[in-house]
Amino acid sequence: MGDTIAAVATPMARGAIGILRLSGPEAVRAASAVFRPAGGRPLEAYEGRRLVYGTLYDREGHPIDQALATYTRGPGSYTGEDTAELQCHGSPAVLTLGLEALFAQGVRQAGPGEFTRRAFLNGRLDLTQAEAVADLIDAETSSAVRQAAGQLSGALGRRVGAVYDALTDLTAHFCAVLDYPDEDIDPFRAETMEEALSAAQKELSALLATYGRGRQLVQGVPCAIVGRPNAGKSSLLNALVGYDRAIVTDIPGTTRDTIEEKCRMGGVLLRLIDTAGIRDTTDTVERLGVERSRAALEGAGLALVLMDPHGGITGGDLAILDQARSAAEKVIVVLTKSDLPGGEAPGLALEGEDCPPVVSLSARTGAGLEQLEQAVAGLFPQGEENWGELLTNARQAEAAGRALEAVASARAALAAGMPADAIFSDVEAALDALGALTGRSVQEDVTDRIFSRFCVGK
Ligand SMILES: Nc1nc2c(c(=O)[nH]1)N(C=O)[C@@H](CNc1ccc(C(=O)N[C@@H](CCC(=O)O)C(=O)O)cc1)CN2
Ligand SMILES: Nc1nc2c(ncn2[C@@H]2O[C@H](COP(=O)(O)OP(=O)(O)OP(=O)(O)O)[C@@H](O)[C@H]2O)c(=O)[nH]1
Ligand SMILES: [Mg+2]
Repeated sequence: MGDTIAAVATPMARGAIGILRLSGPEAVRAASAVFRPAGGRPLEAYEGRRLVYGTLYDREGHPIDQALATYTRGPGSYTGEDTAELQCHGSPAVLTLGLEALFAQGVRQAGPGEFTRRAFLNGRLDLTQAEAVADLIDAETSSAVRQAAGQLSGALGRRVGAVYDALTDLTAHFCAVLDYPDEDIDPFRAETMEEALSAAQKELSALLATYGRGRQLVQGVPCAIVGRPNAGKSSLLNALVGYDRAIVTDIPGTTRDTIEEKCRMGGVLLRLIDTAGIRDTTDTVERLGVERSRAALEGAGLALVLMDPHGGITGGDLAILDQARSAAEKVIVVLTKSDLPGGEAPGLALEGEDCPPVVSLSARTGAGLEQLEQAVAGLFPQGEENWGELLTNARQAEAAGRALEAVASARAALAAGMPADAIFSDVEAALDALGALTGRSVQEDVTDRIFSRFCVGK
C-alpha cells in the first residue's frame, strides 16, 4: 500500500465508455499530467468530484481521446485515498494507451481487487461489504442482486456487529471478577452474563440458519438430472440452456462424463448437471460415469428424475427415484417425450401425499417446460427476505459456527460454576471468530484469498 495504482475499470472490450481509474497519493497529479481540461486550467484547479471535459494524451503527447476526468481527495473516497478517473470512449486501444501514459507517470498496474482491498484496509468497508462488491458483480438473478446490495450497505456487518458489541460489553463484567480471582462470580452478575450469552447464542443460531438459503441465492442450486439411459436427460439440458450443449443420440449410454451448465428457472439459479444414465454395466467408462451420476445426486439441492413412460415405468426408474430422494434435498419427477403417443400413466408408485411433484414434458416441442418452472418455483419459494443479512459463503458460515460454539461453551462453563477466566477465554474466542467474519481481526492470507477473486480495476 502507499504507492499509486491504476487500472482499466471497465471490460477491455469495445463499448460506449471505458474508465481508467487511479488511487494513491500521486493519483491526481498523474491524471492531471495525461489529461488537459478544455478550459485551460489544470485538472487540480477544479473542485474535486466534478466531471471536467478535456483531452487525453498518450505518453508521447499525442491526443488520443476527448474525455471526462474527475478526482476525489481522500479520505472521503471509495478507497479512502486520493482517487482519479478518466472516462474515455470505450476503445481497448485508447484505454491501453491511456494506461501506458499513466505508467509513464510512475504509477503501477493495480492487482485484482486492489482498490477494494485498500478501501477495506482504510476502514471504508468491512469484509462482508467487500465480499458483497464481488457478489454484486457476479450476481446472476435479481434476488442475488438484492442480497448483495443489502450486504454492501452493511446489513450483515451490523447484525454481526451487534452480537460483537454485546459480547464486548459482557467482558467488562469479567474485568471486575478477574481482579479478585478467588471470589466466585456473584449471582447477580452471573444472571446478567447468562442473559447476554443466551441472547448471543440465539442470534448466532438464527444467523447460521440463514446459510442454506443465502448460499442458494448467491451460488445457485446444484441440480442433478438423472434417470435411466435414453430417458431424455441431455435433451432436457439442451432445452433448458437453449442450445445443443450435450450430445444426444438414440443410443443408450451416450453421456459418459457429467456436464454442467447454469440456467435460471422460477427465479432460481440452477447449476444443471447432466449425468450418465444409471444402469448396471460392464463397460468401464460407462461404469465410471454412473458413479459420477450417483456422486452428483449426493450434493444436489434438487434432483430432476427423468422417466420415459413410453416403454413403461420400470423398477430401474423407481430405484433411481429412491436414490434421489435419499441423496438430494428436493426432487421433481419428470415424465419425458410427451409429444410421443402412448405414454403410460405413471401409476401408483408416483402418487400419494409424500410423492414429489410430477411434471410431464417434451424437450423436443417445449411443451410442459412451464410446468417444470412452476414446480421449481414451488419448491424454492421467493419469500420476503432480510436482504443482505444472510450468510452466503463458507468463510462466513465457518466463522459464525465457530462463534456459536464458543458462546455455547461459555454458557456451559458459567452454568457449571467454572472460574471466570475459563468463561472469559470462551467469550474471547467468540469475539475472535466474529472479528474474522467482519474483518476486524482477520489474517492476511484470508484477505488475500478474498480479494484475489475480484476483477482488476475493482
Ligand atoms: N465512475 C464510477 N462509478 C462507480 C464507482 C466508481 O468508483 N466510479 N464505484 C466504486 O467502485 C461504485 C460506487 N461506489 C462508491 C462508493 C463510495 C464512494 C465515495 O466517494 N465515498 C465517500 C463519499 C460518500 C458521500 O459522498 O457521501 C465516502 O465514503 O466517504 C464512491 C463510489 C460504482 N460506480
Ligand atoms: N420425441 C422425443 N424424443 C426425445 C425427447 N427427448 C429425448 N428424445 C430422444 O430420446 C433419445 C435419448 O435422448 P437423450 O437426451 O440422449 O437421453 P439421455 O437420457 O441423455 O441418454 P443417455 O445419455 O444415454 O443416458 C434421443 O433419440 C432423443 O432424440 C422428446 O422430448 N421427444
Ligand atoms: Mg445423455
